[in-house]
Amino acid sequence: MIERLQISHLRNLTQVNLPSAACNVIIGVNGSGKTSLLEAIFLLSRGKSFRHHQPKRYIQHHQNTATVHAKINDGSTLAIQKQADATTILRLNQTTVYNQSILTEQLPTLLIDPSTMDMLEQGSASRRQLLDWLVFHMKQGFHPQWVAYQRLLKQRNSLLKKTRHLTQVQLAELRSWDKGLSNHAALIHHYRERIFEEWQPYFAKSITQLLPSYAEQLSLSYSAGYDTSIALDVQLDERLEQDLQLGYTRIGNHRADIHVHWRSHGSTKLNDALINEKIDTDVNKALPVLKEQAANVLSRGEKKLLITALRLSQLPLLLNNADSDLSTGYATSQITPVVLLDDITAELDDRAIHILLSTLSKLPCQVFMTSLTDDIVPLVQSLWSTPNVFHVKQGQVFLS
Ligand SMILES: Nc1ncnc2c1ncn2[C@@H]1O[C@H](COP(=O)(O)OP(=O)(O)OP(=O)(O)O)[C@@H](O)[C@H]1O
Repeated sequence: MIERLQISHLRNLTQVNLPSAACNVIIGVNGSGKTSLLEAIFLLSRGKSFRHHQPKRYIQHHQNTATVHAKINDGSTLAIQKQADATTILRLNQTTVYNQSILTEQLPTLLIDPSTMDMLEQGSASRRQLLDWLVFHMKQGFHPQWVAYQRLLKQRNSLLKKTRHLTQVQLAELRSWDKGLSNHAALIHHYRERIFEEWQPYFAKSITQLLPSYAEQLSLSYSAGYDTSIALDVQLDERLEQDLQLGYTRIGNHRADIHVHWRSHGSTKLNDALINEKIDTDVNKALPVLKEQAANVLSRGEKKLLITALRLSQLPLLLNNADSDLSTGYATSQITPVVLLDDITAELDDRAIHILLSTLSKLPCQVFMTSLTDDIVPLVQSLWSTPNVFHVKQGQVFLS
């Protein structure tokens, strides 16, 4: 758990130095710097911002670097410094480290913010990252495989981009990369598939809490990004001509996705056109079975609840993964996940906020949440014993 957080020159946060509790509420008007505070924690954990890829966007104007430093309750310290040219300096316990994943392991962060709320409609990347977040934190072997796969994929794509006709030498090189890709791909898929299986009952439970009327209707599926019954290099070889025309690699783990399906027996929720198109027959019940992507059925508000359920369901799974403490049932690991909730009062209704926060208050995680007003404070105070309430004014943070 973060005990103290120091931020320098990140957007309008010039110098911030604050103590943090299990739950931290950050209140301020538009543009005061609330999201920047969450952005700082995310940056420390992931090495990148969730708002802009280029450091010069979040480094304070007229400054060369932005720095975030956290003291953790086990006595360790984590720090990141970003320079405008994207150079990154990372430190764990005052010692320079060269791999962001070292800090990510120490400080898992889970973000629920307005941009997450479009996850179902966006490309596959954000949904894939959702699964990979879990796999990264639960399977140590995953990250090295993923890094090696990405490196080979980058080489392959830059060759495909460069030419449409390979020389014999280039072809031999490409085939050796494909062999490597294929080996990494099989392991990456194996890790993802296993974690995906473990995740499903947690997702179902979260849906029961947040979207009870859909409890029996929503399910997840995972697609690997390629046909896993055939080695990836064989498939890459078969479709080399197409990849050369496209200039990039069309299949592989980098195309994996998570889908949320809606399925109902005799629901009246859909219009006729939809029913005519998607009707199917369930032989057991002899009732028409309707199937759809959940994104096509749920209302905007319901989609937000679904995404919240997707995210929220990951925490108990992660926390259950290690040896558990008999009194709480959760892992005794020193590492406490940090949940970042940006402007949830604008995204979710009161009932959903109550379920979300009461679930979080029972989990051994740390929460930082932003809000425009202090309306949320009584609820927070009823759920956590000693929450910190901060007010942010023009980049200055005050503890109430
Ligand atoms: N690189 C930068 N340097 C200095 N200030 C910046 C930089 N980028 C953005 N800002 C300013 O930082 C302020 C804080 O923005 P932030 O998004 O954190 O506010 P917020 O309190 O979350 O607002 P909202 O409630 O509207 O989301 C904004 O006023 C913005 O103009």
